[in-house]
Amino acid sequence: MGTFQITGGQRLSGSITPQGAKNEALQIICATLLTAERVTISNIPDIVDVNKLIDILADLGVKVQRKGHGIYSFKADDLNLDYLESDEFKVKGASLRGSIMIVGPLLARFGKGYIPKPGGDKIGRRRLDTHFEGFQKLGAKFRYKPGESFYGVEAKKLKGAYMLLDEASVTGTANIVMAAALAEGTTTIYNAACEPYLQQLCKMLNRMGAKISGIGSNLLSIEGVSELGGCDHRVLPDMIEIGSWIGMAAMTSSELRIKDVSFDDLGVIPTVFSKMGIKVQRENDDLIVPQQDHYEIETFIDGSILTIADAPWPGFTPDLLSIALVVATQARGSVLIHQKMFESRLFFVDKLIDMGAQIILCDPHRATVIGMDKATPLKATTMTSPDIRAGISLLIAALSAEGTSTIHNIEQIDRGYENIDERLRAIGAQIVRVN
Ligand SMILES: CC(=O)N[C@H]1[C@@H](OP(=O)(O)OP(=O)(O)OC[C@H]2O[C@@H](n3ccc(=O)[nH]c3=O)[C@H](O)[C@@H]2O)O[C@H](CO)[C@@H](O)[C@@H]1O
Ligand SMILES: C=C(OP(=O)(O)O)C(=O)O
Repeated sequence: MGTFQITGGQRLSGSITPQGAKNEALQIICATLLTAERVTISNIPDIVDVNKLIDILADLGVKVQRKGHGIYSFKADDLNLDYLESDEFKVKGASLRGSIMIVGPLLARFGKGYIPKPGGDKIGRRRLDTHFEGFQKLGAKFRYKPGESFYGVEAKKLKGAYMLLDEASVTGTANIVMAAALAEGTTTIYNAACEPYLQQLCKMLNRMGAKISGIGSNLLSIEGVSELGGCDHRVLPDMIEIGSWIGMAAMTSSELRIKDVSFDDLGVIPTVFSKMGIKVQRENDDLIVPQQDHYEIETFIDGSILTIADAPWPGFTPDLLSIALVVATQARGSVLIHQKMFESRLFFVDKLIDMGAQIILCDPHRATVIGMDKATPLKATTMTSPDIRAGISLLIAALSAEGTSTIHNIEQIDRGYENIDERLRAIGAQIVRVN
C-alpha cells in the first residue's frame, strides 16, 4: 500500500498543465477495436487505469506502439479472441471499470464480447443493465452465470433499433454507440449520456467513417456502416483534474494558472466553483485562479443554503462533488452537498471531521458543510484514501492543513492522476511518496 506524506500550510504558485482525460481515454482506446486499420491517439494520460486497459488490448493481440509521451498507435488487425475466456483476462478485466467498453466493439466486429464484472471505485452500486439491455435491443443474446460474475453477449449480426436508456450511463452509452456504429440500419438512443468524453468518442467514430448525429445531445442517431477505418485523435484535457486544481488553489490560498484547459468543454464546472466564491478567470485557453484569502459561498435568492448536486451532463459531474465538499470546509458560509448518483461516495467526510471540519453527514447522499472561513485551519492527520476522488480531496485537505499528514492507499489516486507528487512539487507542494 503506497503512502504520501504531505506537509501543508504552504502557498503554491505557478502553472500546472492538466493531463489528458482519463474517462475519455478509456472510451477512445476501446474504440480502436472497431477497425483493422491503425488509430493514433495523443494526450493519453500515463495513469494506472489507462495502462491496464492498454495492456488488455495488447494481450488480445492489438499491435500497440508507444510513439512518444502520451502518444500511442493501435492496430487491431489480428486478434486472439480465445484470450477472452482465459483466467488471466478474468483477473485483468475485473481490475478497472473502463474495461467494460471493450464489449461493444468486440460484439459489433466479431460477434461476441465477454467481460468479468468490472472493478473501479467502490462508491455504491454500479449497474451494467443499461449496457446489456442496449446490446439486447440490437439483437444480441446475453449470458450471465451469477456464480461466475462473468458476462457475455453474442450475435451473428446486429440490427439498428430504437432504445430509451433506463439511465444516462456514461460507459453504457459509449458501449452501445460503438456497437451500433457497425450494426445494420439505424439506431436511435434516447436518454443518452452526452459528457464531453462521449462527444469526443462520437466525433472520432465519425472520422473513422461512422454516421452519428445528435452529438452533444441526449438523442443520438447512428446509421450503421459496414466497416470503419483508421484516424488520429487527441484526448481533451481532464476536466476532473482541472476542477481538482481549482479547489486546491482555493484551499491553499494560492494563485495558479491551469494551462490549456479547453475552456469551452468545461460546461458548468467554473460556474459551480464561482458560486462557492472562488474567482476563476479565463485568459485565452488558460484558467487562472487568483490568490484569495477568503471565499464566500452564495445563497439561493431567498437566502436559503446553496445546494450543489450532481447530474448527468450538462449538469455538474459527480466526480467533482468530493472536491467541492472539501473546498467548502474553509469557505465563508454553508452548503448542502447532494451526491445523487452514488450512495457511498460521501463517507470519507469522517476523515475531514477528524481534521476539524464542520460537516453533518445527513444521510449517505447528503452532507451539510459549515465553512470555517479559514479562521481555524484543518489539522494534519493520518488517513486512507477510499476512492480516487475522495483521495484527491483528502490530499487537498492535507495541503491546506497545518503539519504533516499521511495518506495511505494512494494507488487510488494514481489510478487517475499522472505523476501527481512530482507535478505538485513543481508548484511548491511539500509532498513525498514514501513507498
Ligand atoms: C470510466 C468512467 O467513465 N467512469 C465514469 C462513468 O462511470 P459509469 O459509466 O460506470 O457510470 P454511469 O454513468 O453508468 O452511472 C453512474 C452512477 O450514476 C447513477 N445514475 C446514472 C445516470 C443517471 O441518469 N442517473 C443515475 O442515477 C447510476 O445508477 C450509477 O450509480 O460515469 C460516472 C458518472 O458520471 C463517473 O462517476 C465515472 O467516473
Ligand atoms: C469513479 C471514477 O472512476 P471509475 O469509473 O473508473 O471507477 C472517477 O473517475 O471518478
